[in-house]
Amino acid sequence: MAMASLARRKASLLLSKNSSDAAFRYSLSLTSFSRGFASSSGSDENDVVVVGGGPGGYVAAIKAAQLGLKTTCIEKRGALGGTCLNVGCIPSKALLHSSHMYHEALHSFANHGVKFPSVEVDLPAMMGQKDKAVANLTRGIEGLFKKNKVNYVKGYGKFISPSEVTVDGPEGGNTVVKGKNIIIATGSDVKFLPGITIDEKRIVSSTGALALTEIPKKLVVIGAGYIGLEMGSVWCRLGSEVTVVEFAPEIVPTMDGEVRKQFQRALEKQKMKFMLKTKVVSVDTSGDVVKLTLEPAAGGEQSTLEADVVLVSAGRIPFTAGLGLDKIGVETDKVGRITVNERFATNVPGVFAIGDVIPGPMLAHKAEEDGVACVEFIAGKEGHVDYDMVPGVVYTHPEVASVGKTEEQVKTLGVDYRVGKFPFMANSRAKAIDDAEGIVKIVAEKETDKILGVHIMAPNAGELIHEAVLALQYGASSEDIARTCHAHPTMSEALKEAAMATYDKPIHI
Ligand SMILES: Cc1cc2nc3c(=O)[nH]c(=O)nc-3n(C[C@H](O)[C@H](O)[C@H](O)COP(=O)(O)OP(=O)(O)OC[C@H]3O[C@@H](n4cnc5c(N)ncnc54)[C@H](O)[C@@H]3O)c2cc1C
Ligand SMILES: NC(=O)c1ccc[n+]([C@@H]2O[C@H](COP(=O)([O-])OP(=O)(O)OC[C@H]3O[C@@H](n4cnc5c(N)ncnc54)[C@H](O)[C@@H]3O)[C@@H](O)[C@H]2O)c1
Repeated sequence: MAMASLARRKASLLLSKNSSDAAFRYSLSLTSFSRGFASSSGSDENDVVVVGGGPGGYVAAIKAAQLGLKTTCIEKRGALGGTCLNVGCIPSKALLHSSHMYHEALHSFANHGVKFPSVEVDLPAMMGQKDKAVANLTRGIEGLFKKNKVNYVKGYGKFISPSEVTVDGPEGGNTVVKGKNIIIATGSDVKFLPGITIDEKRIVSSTGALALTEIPKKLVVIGAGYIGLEMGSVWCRLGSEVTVVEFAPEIVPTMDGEVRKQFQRALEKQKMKFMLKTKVVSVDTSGDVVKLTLEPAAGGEQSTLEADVVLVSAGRIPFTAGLGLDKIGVETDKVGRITVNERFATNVPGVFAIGDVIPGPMLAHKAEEDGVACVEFIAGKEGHVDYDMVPGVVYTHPEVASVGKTEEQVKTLGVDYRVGKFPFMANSRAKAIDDAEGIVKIVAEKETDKILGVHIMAPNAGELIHEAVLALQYGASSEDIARTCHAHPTMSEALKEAAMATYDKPIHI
């Protein structure tokens, strides 16, 4: 059965090489670079100009240069890597790791027979390690630019025509950068809430929350999304009393409902408090402590809450301020995202957009995929990104990672489906290391057994999910995963067992 299933899959892969399937056109067309694309060496005009040096922009610039296109990248912040490297993914993961080590030392080491007379936090050292990681990585991208001959222009870029960007340099003065193709990769910024002014000291965005100089006694987090739960976890582990105020009836509203419930329980065990279906009406910073006035989301009696620090993490919005989009007529949607077609082209010929500034998940790896596909299209090749196959990970402890559809989404689509689950309590590696909180949940189409979604809560779910991403990308069935040999003892065996539970029965529960 399984072999038949694998063989079917192989056959379908071979067949699709000759089909019009975009994914395969993408992988097969890597050698078909159009020589007709004139390189402009000898003139000051670029083939590609990228505005913004974040994961979307810097990756697009490197890929364009690798494809032989004369490329310039313009970045205003004085360092490459964008939000992700400077004030996002990397510093938050550094602090999540450091604070997890402290939490483990306090609460778990003794269970493993490792004892200390005392454990304390050295916050400046913790911040120093984070800053070192960021500095190393951002400098590394400058090195990659040099290696790949990407021209790097520091300053604020503004369109003066669809093929010209004027750059206000950091030291004053400006230069005009010309390009046959211009890619907008200007990313996103914090979504401000009416009446709440961020000072990055007591009322902070994620940027301020990554650089607090003291551990707040009381931290109130507005928004139970990715940033709220990750940064809330950091400070909760370091000793803050954390209350998360969320407008919606649940945390991370996009997550599979069943996994979300377990996730919330796990965070509550870590002493994080949640006030769901609640909105912040006002924030008063006139006294020694910040006073928040709250109200049920549906309206009703008001209550108050005190905090030393308030983190505003209610989402991010596309960033296009000062770019001059109106000057060249680039269209945006009602929330300010630049509208593009499937080739990342805007309505203005020669102008493209990628990453957080366009619709789709606001994730670094999605921005990178956009960047590569966009320049491949520009170079006359085929590019391909499937947003349904973009994994999402919340890097708390345990982590929660998912790809594809949630059970709720499948139900709404009216598809007949099966669910297979396996708890980490029954996984030998998780038990051996005494870190067994979590579950794997697979949703598969009933008739074909094709996997539609995988949701994992586990200490290393962000690593485990990629087997599931590959499975979805190649249209695998749960039986395909179940009959694939997994090393023992590994956390990955939980995915195999969940797959067995989806099409038949698991062994170890
Ligand atoms: C706290 C936090 C944690 C995060 N953690 C993760 C994570 O773990 N995993 C994940 O996948 N995603 C994470 N994200 C999201 C991730 O950072 C973004 O999805 C990603 O950075 C988007 O990449 P981008 O290239 O589109 O934009 P950005 O990274 O925002 O880069 C855009 C760049 O363009 C520059 N720019 C803007 N306008 C101009 C202009 N006119 N001229 C010149 N330069 C300009 C900006 O200075 C910026 O450097 C996190 C975000 C935050 C805030
Ligand atoms: N691990 C990661 O990949 C990671 C980490 C951090 C950030 N990010 C990205 O950054 C983006 C921004 O993160 P985020 O956490 O700010 O946004 P988010 O969209 O993940 O969550 C925002 C939350 O705030 C709630 N909310 C909105 N308005 C509110 C209000 N007035 N009062 C109370 N709650 C309110 C929403 O219901 C939602 O749950 C995300 O889209 C995410 O993709 C990713």
